[in-house]
This record gives sequence, C-alpha cells and structure tokens, in this order.
Amino acid sequence: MTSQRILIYLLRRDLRLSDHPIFHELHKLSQQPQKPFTHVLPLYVFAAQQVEVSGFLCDSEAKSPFPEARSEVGKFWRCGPHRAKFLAEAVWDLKTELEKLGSGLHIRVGMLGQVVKDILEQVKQESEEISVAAIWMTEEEGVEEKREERNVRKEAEKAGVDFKLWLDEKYFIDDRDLPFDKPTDLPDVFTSYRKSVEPLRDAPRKTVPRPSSLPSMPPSVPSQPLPFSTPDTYEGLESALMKPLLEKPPLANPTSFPSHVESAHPFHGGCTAGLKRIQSLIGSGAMTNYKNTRNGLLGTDFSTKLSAWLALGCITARQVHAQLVDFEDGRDSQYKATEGYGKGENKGTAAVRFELLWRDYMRLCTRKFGPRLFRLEGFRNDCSYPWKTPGTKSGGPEVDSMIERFLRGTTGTSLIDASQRELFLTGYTSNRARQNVASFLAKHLGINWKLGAEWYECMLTDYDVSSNWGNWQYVAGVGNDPRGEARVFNPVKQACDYDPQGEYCKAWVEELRALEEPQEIFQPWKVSTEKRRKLELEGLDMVERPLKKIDFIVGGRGRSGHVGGGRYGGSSRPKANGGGAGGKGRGGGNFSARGCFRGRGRNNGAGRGNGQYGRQGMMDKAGGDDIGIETHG
Ligand SMILES: Cc1cc2nc3c(=O)[nH]c(=O)nc-3n(C[C@H](O)[C@H](O)[C@H](O)COP(=O)(O)OP(=O)(O)OC[C@H]3O[C@@H](n4cnc5c(N)ncnc54)[C@H](O)[C@@H]3O)c2cc1C
Repeated sequence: MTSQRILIYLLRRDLRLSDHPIFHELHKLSQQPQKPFTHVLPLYVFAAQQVEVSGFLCDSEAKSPFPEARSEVGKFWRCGPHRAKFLAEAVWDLKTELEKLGSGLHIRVGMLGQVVKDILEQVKQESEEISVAAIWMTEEEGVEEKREERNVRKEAEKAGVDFKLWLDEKYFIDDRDLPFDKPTDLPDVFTSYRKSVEPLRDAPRKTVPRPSSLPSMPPSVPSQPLPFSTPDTYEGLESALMKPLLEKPPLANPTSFPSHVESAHPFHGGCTAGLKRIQSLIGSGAMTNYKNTRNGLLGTDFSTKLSAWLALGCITARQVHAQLVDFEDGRDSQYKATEGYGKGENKGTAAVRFELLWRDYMRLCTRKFGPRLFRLEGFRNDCSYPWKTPGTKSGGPEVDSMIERFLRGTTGTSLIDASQRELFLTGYTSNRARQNVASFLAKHLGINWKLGAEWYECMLTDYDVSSNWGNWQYVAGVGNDPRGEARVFNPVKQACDYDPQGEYCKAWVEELRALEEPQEIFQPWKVSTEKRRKLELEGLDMVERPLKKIDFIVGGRGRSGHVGGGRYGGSSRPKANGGGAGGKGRGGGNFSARGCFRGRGRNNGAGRGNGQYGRQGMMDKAGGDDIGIETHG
C-alpha cells in the first residue's frame, strides 16, 4: 500500500473556488475519516495549441517543440495580449486563493495529454510510496477541448489511473435540467429554446458553497520538463506569456491609444475581481438599468462586462443569478439603498438572465454541431457565399489591403473603425459594435467571416469558443439566425441610432475629433475638399479611399428606437470598391488601457500571413473526425 495517494485535478476554464463542484467535493471528502486521496494536486496547463508558450523556454537558444499558436486563415496569435494578461491574473488569483486554504496550484505548459503523461511518469519514478489515484477534469465543448479530454483519459487509462470528467457547471441552466436528451434535439432557433426553459428566474440550480479548507498538495511536486520552465512569480508568468506577443505584435505600427478616452474593460482576471464586479453592478443599480443601457458603447457600466470572467469560469452564471435573486427578494442588505431592492425581478435583471441564456444556447449549439462551428459553410451548411479568402484564388492584393485596413480600423466607416481600434487597444468592444463589425466584414466586404472570428479570438479578453464562433456565424448568415442572409446591419444608421453625437467614433478615431456633423463623423469621406485641407484630413485612407461607401443619409434624427439590427439597406453581396495603399500609420504599439504592454510595436511581421502554422495538424479545430456531425434540419 502506497503512503501517498494523489488526485490530480486538471483545471481548465473553471478558475474559481466558489460554486465549484470539484473543490466542494474535495472539501467534503477531506472531512471523511476514510479519505480516498491523501493529497490533491491542482494543475493548470497553458495549452500550447491555444496560447503561445515559447516565452516559457528556459534559455534563449532553446526551440519550442510546438508550432506557434496561430490561427488557420489569418495566422493571428490565437491568444493575444489582453486575454493573455487576464488569464495570467485569473490563474494567479486562483493560486493565491488555493494557497490560503492550504492547497496550491501547479502550473505547466504543453499539450494536456502529454503533461499528464509526464507527471504520471515522474511520480512513478520518484518513489513506490507515491501513486496517482485519480485524474479529474471538467468537460468543455469544442473540438480541441474534446480532443484534450480524450488524450488525458487515454494517458490515465494506460497508467491504470481512474479518470473522471465532471460536468461544466458555469452555465445558467444545468445540463441535467435540459428539456431534451440528445444534443441534436436542441432547437435551431434561440426563441424556441428559450420558451422551452422559461421561466428563467426558476431555471438555475443553487450554487455550491466555497470550501473552507482543501487537502494539501503532495510534499514534492515534479517540475516542468525542459525545454520549458514555469515562473514562480506573477510578474514572471505575465512576462513569459507576453514575450512572444511583444516580439511579434498582432499588428505592426498600430494606432496609439487616443487621449482622453478610457477602456470600457479595465478589469482584472480572477474570481476575486469577478465576484466583486457582480456586487458592484447590483449595488450601483447597473443591473436594474441594464435593459435601457445595454446597447451603449462607452463606459464600464452600460453592460455588465462579466463576459471575460464567465468565459474562464472565474464566476458562474448561477452565481450572477443567485445574487440577483437575493437583491430582488430583498435578502442582502448591502443592496438596500439600490433601486429595485426587494421588488422582485425587474426589466434589467430579467434582461441579464436572457443574455446569460444566449450564452448557454451558443454552447449547446457547439455541442450539437461540433466541428461545423469552425466551417465556412456554418451550421446551415450554406456553401453559396462567394467569400473572399486571402491566399486563395478569391484573394489577392486588393483583399489583403481590405483586410489590413479592417484590422487597423481605417475602413472609412467610422463605427467599424472605432470598434476595431477599441478592440485592439483594450481587448473589448460592445455587443452592438461586434454585430456591426461582423456584418461589415462578412456582408458588406464579403470577406471570409472566419478571418474576423480569428481576429476576435486573438484580441478579445472575453473570447469564448462557442460565443465567438457562434455569433460570427449568426451575423455572417451561416449560423442559427432564422433571418440569415436578410440581416444586414447598416453601420451608418446604427451609428446614428446608438452614437447620435458621434462621441464613440470620435473617442477612438482621434482623426475625427474636429468634425461636428454626424454625417461627416460617420462617413468621413463626405467631408469637403476644403475642410479636409483645413482639418489635415488629406491623405487619410478613411477619408479619401473608403472601403465601402455605405448608403445612408444622416438626418440628425438620433435614435430611432429600432433596436436589434435588421434590414437597414446595403447589399448582402457587395462588391468591394477597392482598397488604397496602407493606412497613414500613427505609430506606437500600445495594447492596453491599464498601462501594461506599452511601447512601440516592432514591425517584425506577426500579422496576417506571416505565421508558419495554422489550425491544421495539431491545431485542427475543424477536423471532422472528432465529433459525429449531425444533420442540420
Ligand atoms: C461577432 C460577435 C462575437 C462575439 N464573441 C464573444 C466571445 O468571444 N465571448 C463572449 O463572451 N461573447 C461574445 N459575443 C457576445 C457579446 O457580444 C458579449 O458577450 C458581450 O458583449 C460581453 O459584454 P458584457 O459582459 O458586458 O455583456 P452583457 O450585455 O452584460 O451580457 C451579459 C452576459 O451575457 C452573455 N451574452 C450577452 N450577449 C451574448 C451573445 N450574443 N452571445 C453569447 N453570450 C452573450 C455574456 O456572457 C455576457 O457577459 C460576441 C458577439 C458577437 C456579435
């Protein structure tokens, strides 16, 4: 009989302590007289196919055994600087919280299956007194994620170690309460799904309590094998993740951070900050007002900004729900002074639940459609779109230039440019802006929507595989939008409706600040020659060579009240009208509003087309072999 029986708990996007079924169970087990495990090794792996790990190499001469973690079409980093930092913060926050409970967190880099294999071998070699008794992890959706699960299970089984895959409980409605048995029974229209689970306020399960103590880590933990080493300080971790992204920035010579504007997402990763954010949103009345403000564009509180914490599992949807219920039922006196306290569900809190259900739905679509999430023809299996794809016959220099300007935010459609710059500089842009950007790329420019999804994957702090790819499909017309091709956003009309004074556009596109007329702010190519000269706008691509002159007469009507996008004109199969030469760069690389990752971007070409590896091979998210493809009815 061995004296140490270790449980390895492999953390993924479940980086929290509260409302965590596994930590809850581990606490309960540790209270029993007969303990199945003597020690628990919480393990977090920076997965090499999704996060670039070459910054963890222990000497500068060493070469990473992994291809660069880049996307398939655009060759973008798969995890850009904003999310890398937020992730580092979340991992470190959890490590600190675990240490307070007598546990800890072991950090590694590599492919999950291989890391588990290494640890099993290292433990075996250490002493006969020590054995790994079980490996636990939480299940996720997504082709790569499923492959990881299979690989870990395989290694566990080979070593004769118990393997358990836990349900992912960070969603609004628990999988055990879904009103259908098979993933394929999920309705193809969100509204039908919603109706099948209403009333939403009654739908979530109760949260599970935060553990008050946890079993300790094994006395000796095997170290990360060469050629990598993992840092033992937060600063070391952040710098290892950032190193390759700084050396090859996602855009060469991007625009610099504009003056007098603040990030809408200045938040830190981790369950501590996430839980505080929920409380502050309820206490400030932002949740109560959410329905009226959610289409905003500027500021931290027009929407919840909970997405990044939810994506990494720093918080759960049912924690958000539970705190809302306490507020609505008047059970938490910290919210006593807040409008709506004790008055039941209000329009704002109901709307937050509605959005959280969208998130659930997107995940269930991934479960239903598997690899189709990443296919150009989408859930609808619609092959009719003549997408322009760089590096193919449908591409060419004109398409390359359009893409370059789309990424930089110099298209000449100001709502798009503002959003793209905001995204690049802060890692966030609002839902309203995202819808317009996706529609612009896919429907106005006719460019392969996957390129946009990949860019979002790189740049978003809140990137989530299902929410991102599902929403891109939806807006591109190949996903679960019943209106499909008919839904085209007119970004000029949308700017009039949601940014009537042009404040958002002017905040992020500094060049426009001297303009006053909405018509000119939203369509700078309409500025007269004389004014261009006077305001030094001459030579700017966005003014002189708009990628697309979108029809809309700005009548200064302000918001029309027509919410939700729709047929605002514009063709769904537009011809691009050509891109000019490279934008008038304003220089300076600067990825964050929070003072991190500043400095001039070096033009050493990490942009589109420069990466050597795509999602093919080890990164084949879209490989059809993994999950049975169901027929989309
Ligand atoms: C093209 C495109 C790409 C997107 N990519 C992502 C992504 O990678 N990750 C992500 O979390 N969301 C994504 N969304 C959905 C949505 O834009 C963000 O969830 C939202 O803007 C995040 O800000 P918030 O937390 O303030 O949202 P709120 O408006 O406060 O909404 C509350 C929560 O509901 C969920 N939610 C809201 N809208 C959606 C939606 N349409 N789909 C799924 N969940 C939703 C989010 O978890 C969000 O935090 C995308 C939307 C589009 C149109």
